Amino acid sequence: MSESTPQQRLERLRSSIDNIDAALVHMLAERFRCTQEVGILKAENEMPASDPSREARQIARLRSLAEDAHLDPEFAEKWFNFVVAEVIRHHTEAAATVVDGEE
Ligand SMILES: C=C(O[C@@H]1C=C(C(=O)O)C=C[C@H]1O)C(=O)O
Repeated sequence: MSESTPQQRLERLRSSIDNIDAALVHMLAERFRCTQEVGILKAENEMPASDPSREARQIARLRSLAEDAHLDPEFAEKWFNFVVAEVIRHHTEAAATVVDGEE
């Protein structure tokens, strides 16, 4: 008796993929909740939206983690830069909102 049909295997794998995608969405939502708070803290204290030296350290760490996990480090860095670009956009908006509120 075969263990499962190709269709059953595909469905089982897709079910895991759906769970992983859901976890990623929840983790990203948590990350953005934190970064929104950082954005307000920075705006209220006139700190710059971006911190390139922190980003460089994060990229080095993530690339090393990716290598250990057999994930393409280039992909890990691209993913990080994509997310950070959105964070900086939020921080810039937060800074503009705080400045508007002061006027
Ligand atoms: C969240 C911060 O602001 C920016 C966003 C970062 C991030 O999303 O990890 C890292 C550095 C900053 O450019 C921070 O300074 O910690």
